[in-house]
Formats: sequence, C-alpha cells, structure tokens
Amino acid sequence: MQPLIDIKGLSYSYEQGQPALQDINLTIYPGELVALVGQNGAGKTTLVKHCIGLLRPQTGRVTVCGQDAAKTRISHLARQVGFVFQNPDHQIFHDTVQKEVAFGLQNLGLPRDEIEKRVAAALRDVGLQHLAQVYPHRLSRGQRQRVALASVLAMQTRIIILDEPTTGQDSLERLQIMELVRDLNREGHTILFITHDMTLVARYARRVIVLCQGRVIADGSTRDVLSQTQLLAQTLLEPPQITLLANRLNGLLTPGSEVILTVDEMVEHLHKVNGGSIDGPCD
Ligand SMILES: Nc1ncnc2c1ncn2[C@@H]1O[C@H](COP(=O)(O)OP(=O)(O)OP(=O)(O)O)[C@@H](O)[C@H]1O
Repeated sequence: MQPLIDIKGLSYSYEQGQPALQDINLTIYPGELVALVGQNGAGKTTLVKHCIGLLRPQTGRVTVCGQDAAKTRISHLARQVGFVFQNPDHQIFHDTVQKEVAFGLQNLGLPRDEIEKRVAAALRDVGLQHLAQVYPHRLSRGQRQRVALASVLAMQTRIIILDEPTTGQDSLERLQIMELVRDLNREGHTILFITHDMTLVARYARRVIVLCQGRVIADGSTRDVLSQTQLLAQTLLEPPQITLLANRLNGLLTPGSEVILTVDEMVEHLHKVNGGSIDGPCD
C-alpha cells in the first residue's frame, strides 16, 4: 500500500537552537489513527508543520500523497492535509463562524450551495450549528477550537492532523471531539493527533509514536507502546491511571496478562479472574 505520509531522514533546527528534529523516519498509511506524543518541546508540532508545508526540511524529505511537501504549494497540500492548530486563534480570521468555516471552500472555488451544505454539515458535526452567525472571538476557547476543527472538516481532506484537539474542552466535550475523530477515521480519513492525554491515547489511538528530544523513541501499536512504562518515563508521560493500577494488581492476581488500557478492559479482565461475578462495563 502507498503511504500517505512518508518521512525520510528529516532533521530540523530553528535558528540558534538545539536540533528540534533529528533523523526522523516515519510512514503513515491510509486509514491509520495515530497519536503523536512526547513531553513539551519534544518536536511534535515541528514535525507536523513539515507535513503541511509550513516548514521545509533542512535535511531529508517529506512526501505527502506522493508529492514532495517542500516543492508543493501550501494551498495545494491543504487539499490533502487538514491541520487544526494547537491555538485556534492562529487560524481564525473572519467575523462570523460561518464565514470562517466557508473560507477554505471559497478558495477552492466551490459553488455556493455546495459551500453552504458543507459548512452546515461541519458545524453540525462539532455541535456549533446554533452559533453560525456569532463573532468567533466571543466564543470560549473550546468552542473556537471546534470552529477550527469544523473549517478543516469542511475541506474533506484525506488526512487530518490535530495538534492538541481537546485543549480547553471540558471532559464531556473532550470525549465528543474524540468520538468525532474516531468516526472520521471510520469514514476513511487518516488521522494523526498530538496529545498529552494518555487516557485519550489508550482509548482512541491504534498506533502511538513517541518523540523525545527530536527523535522517535517508540512507534507501534497502542498496547505495545503503553506497556513500555520505563520508556514512557523517559518522556515524563505516564500511562493512564487504570493501566498503572492494573499493572500493580496483575502482579498479585494474574501474572503475565496483557496490559490493560481502559476501564472496560479492566472490568472484562476482572470478570475472567472472578468467574463473571463483577458487573460492567462502566467506562
Ligand atoms: N519558532 C521557534 N523558534 C525557535 N525555537 C522553536 C520554535 N518553535 C519551537 N521551537 C523549539 O523547538 C523545539 C521543539 O518544539 P515543538 O513546539 O515542536 O515541540 P512540541 O513537542 O510540539 O512541544 P509542546 O508539547 O510544548 O507543544 C523546542 O525546543 C522549542 O523550544
């Protein structure tokens, strides 16, 4: 299968700085749902900015949908890769939510009724349809984040990259955003999301890439990566509380069983251990 994103030997340093990325080699295939994690300053944002053409490799090469990202116009890449910035205020410029979400579609030259349809659908998906005529900067940070997400959804790109998509959201909104991300992935979008929230990683990601000081130190299935507690400790990332609890209990109850990632898995596991005497699920 042809990769959608192919990164070979990518290194990058900001002026007068330590290398932000060092010899990154990564391949993202169609249909993946990938979490990119690492402590502050690990290089996550720098890496994804190379995938949308905002930064050009100093060494190495980034290919997106078969095209060299360094030689492709940003506007052209934007048809393939949607990017939701960590700070929504970096991508919100218009005076109503509706105009903001329509902007990229107008640049594509789409007919007016198609634009209206896509804007309405995207606002519905993020739960903001009732705020279409509001000035975006009057909204909460979480709502502005969802405006930015709606703008990307409306573009219907094959790849969606989200930099900390749940920042500023309460716990219900966090889950709603991640359920939407999972639905988009099921509909065929390839998703890469950056987060520090390892509970969301455990629950939603199928693959995890760990960056530490500009290098990839782990890349594998969520279960494999989250079971490497010592490696995660290097990056100051802690597995979800339920995983830590299960690790402690496993030693006592059922040595050698698989790492547990969610409350549902824990309940299922306890059912097995106790012959079905525990009610669930409760995640
Ligand atoms: N515009 C910039 N100019 C100079 N140095 C920068 C710039 N942006 C990032 N850096 C530095 O590059 C390194 C990687 O930063 P980057 O923002 O990619 O990390 P990150 O993993 O996304 O961090 P965070 O989780 O805090 O967003 C850090 O040392 C950071 O200080």
